[in-house]
Amino acid sequence: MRFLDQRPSYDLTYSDVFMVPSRSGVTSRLDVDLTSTDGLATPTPLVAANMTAVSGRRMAETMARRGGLAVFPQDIPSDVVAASIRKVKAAHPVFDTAVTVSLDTTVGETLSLIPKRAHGVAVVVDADHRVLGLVTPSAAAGADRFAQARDVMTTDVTLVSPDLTPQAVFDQLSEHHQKVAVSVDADGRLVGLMTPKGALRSAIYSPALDHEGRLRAGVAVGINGDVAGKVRTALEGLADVIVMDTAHGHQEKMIGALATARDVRDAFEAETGRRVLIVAGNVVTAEGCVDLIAAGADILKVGVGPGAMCTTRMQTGVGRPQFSAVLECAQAAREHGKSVWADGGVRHPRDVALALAAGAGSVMIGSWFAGTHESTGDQLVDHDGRVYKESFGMASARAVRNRTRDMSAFQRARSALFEEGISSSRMYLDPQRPGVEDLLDWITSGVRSSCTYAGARSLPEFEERAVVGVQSGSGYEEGRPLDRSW
Ligand SMILES: NC(=O)C1=CN([C@@H]2O[C@H](COP(=O)(O)OP(=O)(O)OC[C@H]3O[C@@H](n4cnc5c(N)ncnc54)[C@H](OP(=O)(O)O)[C@@H]3O)[C@@H](O)[C@H]2O)C=CC1
Ligand SMILES: Nc1nc2c(ncn2[C@@H]2O[C@H](COP(=O)(O)O)[C@@H](O)[C@H]2O)c(=O)[nH]1
Repeated sequence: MRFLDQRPSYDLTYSDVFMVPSRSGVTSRLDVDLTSTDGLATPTPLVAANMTAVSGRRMAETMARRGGLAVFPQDIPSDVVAASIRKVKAAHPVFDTAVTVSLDTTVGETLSLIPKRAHGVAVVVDADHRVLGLVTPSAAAGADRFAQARDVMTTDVTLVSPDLTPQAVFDQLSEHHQKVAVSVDADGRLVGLMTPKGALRSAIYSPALDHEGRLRAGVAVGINGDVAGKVRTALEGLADVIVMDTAHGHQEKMIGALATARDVRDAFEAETGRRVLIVAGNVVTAEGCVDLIAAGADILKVGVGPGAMCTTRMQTGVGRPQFSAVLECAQAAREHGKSVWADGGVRHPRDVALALAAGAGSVMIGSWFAGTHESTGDQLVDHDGRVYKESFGMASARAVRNRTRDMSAFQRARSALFEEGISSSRMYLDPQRPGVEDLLDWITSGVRSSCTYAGARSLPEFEERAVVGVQSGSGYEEGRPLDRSW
């Protein structure tokens, strides 16, 4: 990446910068390869943050199916994380996991489960997971909430083989004028679902798969307590990447924890032949990167204070505008053969493009993804009927209370003094883009387009060719669309 004019002497964030188009020989946006450059080589360079309100099993599955990754947060008990990863690994890499109910599940419960996934139906199965029918919200709408799934389900279901190509599924659904295909194995047992949009996406995205063809997922580990035990458990639980995570990553406790994690990882590799990369952060300086690389980090997590749930900058004055942080850290990491994740502050697809232009290997997103069907929270409705989910920061009083539950009352009270995040925030689901896959479509189409404007066919080429200028506040404002006349 180069600056259009001189590089300014002050730091910049995403809104401060823009890219100019360059002569391009790339004739289609679909010719752009978005494979991440962070060493994990995921087909989509996006990671759902290790936040309790964001990443659980549904997020992990969906992100990986579309080529990205989600990281399970450090606050979830390790047996729960292990069980969740097992389910992610058991999920089909192409067909969506269905919401399932039995014949006697009440309509009320069925309707409350359907929004947990974006495809908008529940599959009725028997005790052996054989498909009996489908319930849609429209079919259940007028029914008594205490009626049962059997009373409102349709048995007119498009059943397909798991071997059918997404395009063939799309064609069958168009032919039968149906919105969802149910995939079953030779014994009629449920495998998964596919909507026409899902079929289209399966033809565009490749899933992020491990060495055995299963969906990938990451696990975050804090720097306190039994780090070696937690890393070992995560590795044995099939984590595909370990994220060593704390607010102030450039501290000696992190350096010690990271060295421990590296030793455990290396011993695990010697035993199993499976090498798992370690991400560590958060840092925002070249010095921070160099120290963490020396302690064993393969990827640096970059960002202090840009997060939507973050109060660090207001509370402490510490942090750094994110574009400059990513630029400096990516350069330092590259000099050591490593890479960075740009973590936090992403509000628009353009921010992802700019982070990648600055050299990020992948981009981590938290709060934006909290407002989707796949995030962990329950769907709530405000006074105006708008649907939202609750989000909160991982350094908020709420998260600290949760993380310190095993400590003494005194220790808990002392920890509670150091709050650096919001405890409750509403993340509204965008009615046009309520699922994380809708956001992925929006972001990746934006990034593909950015690459072609730069004349780049891949992310390394994008980083090399991007030309970035600095803009005024009114320059940024000019680029915002209007939904009514002025
Ligand atoms: N990217 C960002 O800007 C930020 C991210 N977060 C996220 O919040 C989560 C919780 O992180 P964290 O609060 O570090 O909790 P952790 O549970 O990881 O504990 C942090 C440890 O580091 C010590 N520490 C020393 N200095 C600091 C400091 N300035 N800030 C925080 N801890 C410090 C703490 O000791 P003691 O408590 O005794 O001081 C504690 O032992 C993580 O997921 C992290 O990424 C949090 C804040 C900022
Ligand atoms: N200072 C704080 N930072 C936090 C907190 N919880 C999470 N985070 C960081 O934000 C990013 C996600 O950013 P977003 O803009 O996409 O929401 C996350 O990965 C953490 O690094 C917090 O309580 N305080």
